[in-house]
Amino acid sequence: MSSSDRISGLVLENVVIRLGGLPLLDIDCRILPGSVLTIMGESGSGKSSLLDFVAGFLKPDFRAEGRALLNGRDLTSLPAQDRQIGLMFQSPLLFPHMSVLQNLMFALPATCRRRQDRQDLAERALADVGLAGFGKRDPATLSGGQQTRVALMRTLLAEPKALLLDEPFSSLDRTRRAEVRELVFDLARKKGLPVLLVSHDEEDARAAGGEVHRLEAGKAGNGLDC
Ligand SMILES: Nc1ncnc2c1ncn2[C@@H]1O[C@H](COP(=O)(O)OP(=O)(O)OP(=O)(O)O)[C@@H](O)[C@H]1O
Repeated sequence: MSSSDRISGLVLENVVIRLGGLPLLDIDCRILPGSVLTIMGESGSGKSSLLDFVAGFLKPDFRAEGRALLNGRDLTSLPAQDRQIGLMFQSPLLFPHMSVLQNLMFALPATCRRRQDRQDLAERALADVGLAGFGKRDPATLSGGQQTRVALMRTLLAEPKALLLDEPFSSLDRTRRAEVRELVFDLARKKGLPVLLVSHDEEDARAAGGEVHRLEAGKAGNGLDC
């Protein structure tokens, strides 16, 4: 057992990702519960690949060494569905054939069985992000910011132990972006979730308040150490 096996939060331990045999990036860092590490870098520098590695989706052309540990648990040997990671992407990706409420109820753990309990939890989640009464709506009738808030609550209702965010605010205008961003970081802090954020936006990084690391496109061994 190494010291990483006893650490709370998300630890990336001596992670090296290679593409076609060449090093794409390396990183060694710890994200404390409730704090954010922002990954920035040019297009193609490997930001999404790093999230894929942590989430368990790394594509076959890539090879990775090192470990990702979440609250001391080695994720690297676990299938994606057992990693307890919450993901948010550039697009909210709500199911278009379900109502807003059904989208939220779908995310709840199977251990929450009673329909009324599921509905209550989903309605409370909507109210928490200022969308009480929106449950019956079709997701397509919501604004971009409203959809992103629903996507956030859908992610959180699944009770993840860490959040991976890949440009989740980039479809929003400046004002909405600031509002939704504050909401995401605030809830992550309250729930004590470590957050790995990929962004091109310096204001996102400032608002996140944590460390920032920059990857360079096409550079072997980016040498991040945080
Ligand atoms: N399925 C794949 N097979 C082979 N190479 C890939 C694959 N997906 C991505 N790549 C390459 O891997 C490198 C890293 O891609 P990645 O998507 O991680 O970069 P990124 O920093 O997230 O880029 P962007 O900011 O444009 O989203 C790029 O050179 C890309 O062309």
